[in-house]
Amino acid sequence: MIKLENVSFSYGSNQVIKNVNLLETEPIIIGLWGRNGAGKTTLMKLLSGLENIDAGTISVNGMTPYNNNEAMNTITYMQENHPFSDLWNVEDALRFGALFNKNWDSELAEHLVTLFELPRKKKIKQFSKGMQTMIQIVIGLASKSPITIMDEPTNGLDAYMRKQFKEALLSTLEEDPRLIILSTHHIEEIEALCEKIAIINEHTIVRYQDTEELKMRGVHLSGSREAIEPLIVSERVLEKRTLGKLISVMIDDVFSNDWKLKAKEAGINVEKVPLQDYLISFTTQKEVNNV
Ligand SMILES: Nc1ncnc2c1ncn2[C@@H]1O[C@H](COP(=O)(O)OP(=O)(O)OP(=O)(O)O)[C@@H](O)[C@H]1O
Repeated sequence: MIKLENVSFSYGSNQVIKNVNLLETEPIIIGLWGRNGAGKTTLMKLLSGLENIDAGTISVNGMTPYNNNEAMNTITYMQENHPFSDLWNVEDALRFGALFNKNWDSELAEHLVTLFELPRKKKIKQFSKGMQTMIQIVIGLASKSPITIMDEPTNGLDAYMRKQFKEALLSTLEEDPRLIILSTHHIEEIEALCEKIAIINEHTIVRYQDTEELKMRGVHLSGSREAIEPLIVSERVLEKRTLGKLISVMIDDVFSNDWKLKAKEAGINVEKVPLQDYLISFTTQKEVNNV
């Protein structure tokens, strides 16, 4: 469904996408995680044909997306702060949604507007942040595009609306499987939905992995320096803090029973690092290797 090979892209002389490779052939939900400025939005623009690549190849449903109406018909990209007309209310947005999306599902659109309790006549530009996100979700899901890309789809949503979004997304995908890409800074908000996660760091995809596998990574050890040092000689240390004779380290490994056993034997504490903390350390780590 999507295939990127050695894709690069620059704004002027600033290369913001570097040698990106990504292949997904199944209609799944992908989380795209990266820190500020990593290149998420640019990558989504390349996938949806809003910008053209400088090098490499990009294929979306077998087509090059840029300047390609046929390809554009199979992709919906709902960007953060989507530029709806200042004059539009929900009903206008739905009318245009129906006009521009050949798979448009008006029943689903109506259902989602009700679910999110959106006022139909109020101008979208007067919506709160969360409500703006909700109308973007409505258009994104009701488009029923084979490939739907949503930028920060939980932005501004309260816990109840996040739950509504998750249920609506899973239920429509169960009916009509399609590839969904959700970008985020906060992995915990979408990790339960995503089958795979792509990590973009310093303008390239550095990991593309099953969420369940990724969630197992990140081991935190704390205790005496003497006991910990020998255990981590050949490990990739992502973070280290020292306090006198005590140290705490995060290492880039799978949180396994083996680690629990080693920690017990050495009399130190071992914990699984939350995924968001692991991703931050993984993408900020600078040669901390080995104490
Ligand atoms: N229109 C533009 N012109 C020039 N540079 C741009 C433009 N848009 C983005 N950039 C630059 O490209 C890089 C990647 O930006 P991008 O918006 O893709 O990152 P992002 O991961 O979406 O960031 P954030 O999470 O902060 O939204 C940044 O260095 C940014 O300054």
